[in-house]
Amino acid sequence: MGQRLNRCLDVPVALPPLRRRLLLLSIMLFLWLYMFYSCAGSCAGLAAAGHPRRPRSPALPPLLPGEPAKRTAWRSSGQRPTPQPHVQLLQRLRHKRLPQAIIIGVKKGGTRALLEFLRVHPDVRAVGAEPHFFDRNYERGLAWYRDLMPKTLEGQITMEKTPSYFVTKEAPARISSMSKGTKLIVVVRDPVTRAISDYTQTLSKKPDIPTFESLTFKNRTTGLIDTSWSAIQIGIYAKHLENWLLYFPIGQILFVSGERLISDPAGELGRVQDFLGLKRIITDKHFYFNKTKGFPCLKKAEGSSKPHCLGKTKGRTHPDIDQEVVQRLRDFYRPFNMKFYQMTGQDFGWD
Ligand SMILES: Nc1ncnc2c1ncn2[C@@H]1O[C@H](COP(=O)(O)OS(=O)(=O)O)[C@@H](OP(=O)(O)O)[C@H]1O
Repeated sequence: MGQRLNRCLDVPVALPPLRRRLLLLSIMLFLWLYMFYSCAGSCAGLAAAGHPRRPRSPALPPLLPGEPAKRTAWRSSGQRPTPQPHVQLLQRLRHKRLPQAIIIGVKKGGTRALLEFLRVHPDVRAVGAEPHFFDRNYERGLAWYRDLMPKTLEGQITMEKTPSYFVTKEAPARISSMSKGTKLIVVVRDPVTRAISDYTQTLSKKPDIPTFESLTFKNRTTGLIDTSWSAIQIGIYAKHLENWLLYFPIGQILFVSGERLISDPAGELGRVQDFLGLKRIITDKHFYFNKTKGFPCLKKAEGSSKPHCLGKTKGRTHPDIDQEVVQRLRDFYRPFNMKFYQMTGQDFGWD
């Protein structure tokens, strides 16, 4: 081979053997590098087709359909451009899938914040609106539900959030029958503050409703609390959890502290990423505290380079509630909270 190369390349045979070998080695190295670089593009394509690695969305080229600049370009020319082969391959690999993880509650716990923060992760794709499939729309069937989901690549997690699932009697059995392996996340918050937050939301829609204090009691003189009022009912977490534990092991449910989601969003997001088996990509670098909003916000929202805080309906000012009523509610919830701490193995510090 060396002699053939000698002849072919006309290497002066008069050179001393060591220098001749060095010269030959350099030529071979040059040829090898040349071949490597020439085939790099096509070899990469072959590798992707033959040994698909888990594709990450940040690596998705900005040529994907839906990318604004491209859309404008083909609209003005009137012809949709044929996507490049690697884009076509990615399109074929993207499918609508049923969610593997669901934020099931609780209403006013901080569920929107959690979902918005999680969506920053390249391996999480989530439907924005609440599908209410397992409570209000179950008759529409799984195909309807799946169709609401965003397209994902193999390895990406599809998620949704509907906080009312946590208090829906049928939801655990229904989710379990979709998939026993569904991961469940519950964002919990001090039930007293949660009740006031719930009331504040209703008040913003119906300003004529009775006061929080009068709705709290069945009988104010005896101090009997009206547990049939949904604002109170939802906060009896231990009772609702019992229903879920009939269908899911406790290890398949993650309890996120709504309070820590505000005081240390990165810390809570770390736990959630671990639970979902995701690489810890969302860290404290993703958040800043917005003084005007009074809450942590994202430095960059998903698919944008701009800072992003949640909307006006999140982080509302609560009305002042009679402190005696607040105390009475604290006393009411205490035993249920203790039971909940026991069941989850976590002390949320509400007492
Ligand atoms: N980062 C950030 N920004 C704004 N708001 C935040 C944030 N983190 C948690 N929260 C708290 O989320 C509460 C609303 O909870 P949910 O999103 O679960 O509400 S809902 O059930 O979907 O209506 C909302 O309740 P209110 O303060 O009563 O409005 C907030 O306290």
